[in-house]
Amino acid sequence: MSSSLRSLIVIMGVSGCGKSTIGRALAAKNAWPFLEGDRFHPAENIEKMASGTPLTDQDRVAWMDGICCAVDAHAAPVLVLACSALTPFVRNRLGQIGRNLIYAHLKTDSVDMVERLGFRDHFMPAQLLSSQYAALSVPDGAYEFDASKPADRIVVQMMDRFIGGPTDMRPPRWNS
Ligand SMILES: Nc1ncnc2c1ncn2[C@@H]1O[C@H](COP(=O)(O)OP(=O)(O)O)[C@@H](O)[C@H]1O
Ligand SMILES: O=C(O)[C@H](O)[C@@H](O)[C@H](O)[C@H](O)COP(=O)(O)O
Repeated sequence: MSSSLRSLIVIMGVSGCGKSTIGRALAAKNAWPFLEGDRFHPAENIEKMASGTPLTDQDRVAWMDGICCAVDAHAAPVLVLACSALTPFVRNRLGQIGRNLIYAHLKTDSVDMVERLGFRDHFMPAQLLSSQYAALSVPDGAYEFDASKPADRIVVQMMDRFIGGPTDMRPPRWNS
C-alpha cells in the first residue's frame, strides 16, 4: 500500500459470510495483525445473540468501545478487522479511530447461509440471519467480493485490489 496513513481493512457482512476465515488469511499472507471482532462482545451480547435476540445499536456501544480500543493499541500501518459493521452507528464509531478505513463486504447472494452456519460451532444461531440482513447497509465505496467463491480465491482478489495496481492509492475515509 502506498498510503503513508495507517489503514484498517474491515472485512464486513452478515454472520457466516466468511469474515473471520478470510480476514485471518488475508492478514497472515501479508504479515498484518488480525483482530477478531467477536472477541470484544461483552458477555451480555453473546448471551443475547445465543438466545436468538438481535443486538441493537445500544448493545453495540460496549462492543465497539472494545474494538476501537484494541485497534488503537496497534501501531502497525495496516490492520485487518473481522467485524460485521452492519449499521451506520458501527461504521461511524470505526470512523473515529483515525485510520483510513477500507471496507471489504462479503456478498452472500449466492451462498446457502443456513447450510454454511450449520457447519460451525459458534454462539450465533442461524435464526438471527434475517435480522442481520435487515440491519445490513453497505457503505458507498465499499469493495464487494462474492462470498460464494473459495476463500483462498477471495483473499487473492482482495490483495489484487488493496496492494499494487490502480487501486494502490490513499483510500477514502467512510463515515457512514
Ligand atoms: N469462501 C468460503 N467458502 C466456503 N466456506 C466458507 C468460506 N468462508 C468461510 N467459510 C466457512 O463458513 C463458516 C463461517 O465462516 P466464518 O469465517 O466464521 O464467518 P463470519 O466470521 O463471517 O461469521 C465457517 O465454517 C467457514 O469455514
Ligand atoms: O448484530 C451485530 O452487530 C452482529 O451480529 C455482530 O454482533 C456479529 O456479527 C456477531 O458477533 C456474530 O458473529 P459473526 O458475524 O462472526 O457470526
